[in-house]
Amino acid sequence: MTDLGLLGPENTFHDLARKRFLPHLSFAYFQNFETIFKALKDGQIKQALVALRNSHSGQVGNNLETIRQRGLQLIEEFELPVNLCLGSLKPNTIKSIRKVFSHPMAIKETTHFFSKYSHIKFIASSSTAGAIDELKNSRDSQAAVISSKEALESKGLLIIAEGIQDEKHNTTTFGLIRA
Ligand SMILES: O=C(O)C(=O)C[C@]1(C(=O)O)C=C[C@@H](O)C=C1
Repeated sequence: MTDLGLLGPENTFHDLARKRFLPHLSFAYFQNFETIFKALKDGQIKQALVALRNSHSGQVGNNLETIRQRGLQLIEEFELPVNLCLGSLKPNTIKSIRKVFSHPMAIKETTHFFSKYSHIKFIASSSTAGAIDELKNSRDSQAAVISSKEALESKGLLIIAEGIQDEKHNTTTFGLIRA
């Protein structure tokens, strides 16, 4: 049985937390929190790593509530610095960007940064790293993603801006849970 389930693909912030705090565990990526909770219930994974709260934007979805309601055990918590970057496939500046793909929490964590750029439209993605695949599929040269520097670099994107989170010391707390 796989040790750990977490939100993928590679280089989501869940994955960066896994690499930093739980590098010894075997793991499987999932597309959303609901499929992670289901895999835990069905015994496909021994444990799961799920985001609980962000220092700037508060609770992540209903994860804390789901853990409580389903009687899951919260074994340990890990706090990860979340440094958000803006990247695109083609050369762009913040002013030439028309559309931004990212996870809703990352969009929330950069609200103030983008408040000066009211022309930008936001599209919710399954994760910050998954947003890169959505950007590629869109073939939109004036679109960008909010993602980790690791994800942008590994997928060969151009970095437009770094550290765009509203709170300088932005952190997300992840919970290690078990059924
Ligand atoms: O999209 C990701 O990379 C995630 O790991 C998800 C997530 C979240 O669930 O809040 C994790 C940390 C960041 O604060 C933004 C998004």
